[in-house]
Amino acid sequence: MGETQEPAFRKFVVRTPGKLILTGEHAVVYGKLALAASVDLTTEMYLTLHTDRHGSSSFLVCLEDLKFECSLPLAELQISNAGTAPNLDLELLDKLKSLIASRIPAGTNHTVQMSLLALCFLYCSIVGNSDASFELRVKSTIPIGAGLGSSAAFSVGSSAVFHLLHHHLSSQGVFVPDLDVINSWAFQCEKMFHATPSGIDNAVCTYGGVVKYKKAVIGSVSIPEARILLVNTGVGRQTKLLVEAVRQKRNDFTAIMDPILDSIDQISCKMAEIVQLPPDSNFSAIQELLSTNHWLLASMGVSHPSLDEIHRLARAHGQAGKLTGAGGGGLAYVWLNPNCSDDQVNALQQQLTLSNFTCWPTRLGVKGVQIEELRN
Ligand SMILES: Nc1ncnc2c1ncn2[C@@H]1O[C@H](COP(=O)(O)OP(=O)(O)O)[C@@H](O)[C@H]1O
Ligand SMILES: C[C@@](O)(CCOP(=O)(O)O)CC(=O)O
Repeated sequence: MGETQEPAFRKFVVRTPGKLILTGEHAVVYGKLALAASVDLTTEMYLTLHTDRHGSSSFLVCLEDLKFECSLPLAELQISNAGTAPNLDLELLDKLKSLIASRIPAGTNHTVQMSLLALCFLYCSIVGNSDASFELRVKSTIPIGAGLGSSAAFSVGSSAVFHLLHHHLSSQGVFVPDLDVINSWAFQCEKMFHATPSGIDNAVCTYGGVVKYKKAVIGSVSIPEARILLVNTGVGRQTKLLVEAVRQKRNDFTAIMDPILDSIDQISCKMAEIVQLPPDSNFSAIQELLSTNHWLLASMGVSHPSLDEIHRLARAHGQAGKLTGAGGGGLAYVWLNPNCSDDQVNALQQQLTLSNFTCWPTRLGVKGVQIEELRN
């Protein structure tokens, strides 16, 4: 009897959804309530773990959306921080920055550098020393840097990938993900991207659903029926800079800014109540709450003419809408009147397209991060 040959590698895919903040962005950074949902856009991370440990170990990274590929020799990544409680070790980041700079072509863009830094940081923190070789291929339908949580999906997915890898390097058993641990490490990674994140993005990407968030997930909300259009302005912006600008404005004008943040908190409280009512009875209130939230964000300095135009078009067509995420460009969303006809939706979509915006429907409250082993 011949022995059954063990495959030389194992393949896994980790799928992480994007997120949509319905109300409360920016205010949530100051401990106010926000309402957010996972959306049916996904970052997929394909992990191939070579089980035959011959030759030198390596880590091949392919970032398809950024059209970037490189190999990081693991021997040089033996900077282990594994076993520590989740934290953002600035000394480790400095060492990794130099290592990455020495391995990639000069002039590689900042986005790629940040993605590699996030991966190396999580590898050293979660896996540490290893003699394994593996490949990681990343591709996503979440627009990058637009307010739908691409960095959070990247952080949560990477955290899950390295916990999975760590498990399979030391054990034969089935991997049972600890979502709280995956989320805590993803939050450290989000700090690297955004400096002072509230944690809402990584929590929604990890756990999925529609959640109330106030310093942590404090409950979930069931929305009987919501028809949502996502609208991309195509205007680039950086979350970190927008969050810093709001912080500066709050420091300079605390007595003016704090009531605005409190009002946004109240909008989220009211929104969390009324979205659960039958769709026919709550739409005019949703319209008012979203518009008020939009203009309060504009008064904080984080809107953009294109976001105001989307809000105007939504209202002119009898719909509700507001900017979402950090603002300054990126995305807005439209909450469609449950009674409007397909013709009315098409008319709005045509108008948005004519104005050079990209729009498409989305589904709220999908599952959070999922891990699957691929056979064959
Ligand atoms: N699919 C991806 N592939 C590689 N890196 C990604 C991907 N998605 C997100 N990132 C990383 O996340 C960063 C985006 O963060 P950010 O500006 O906060 O945008 P968002 O609002 O979409 O979260 C990018 O600079 C990149 O480093
Ligand atoms: C502005 C903020 O509330 C949300 C940022 O979302 P995004 O990075 O634009 O997807 C910041 C945060 O909550 O950490």
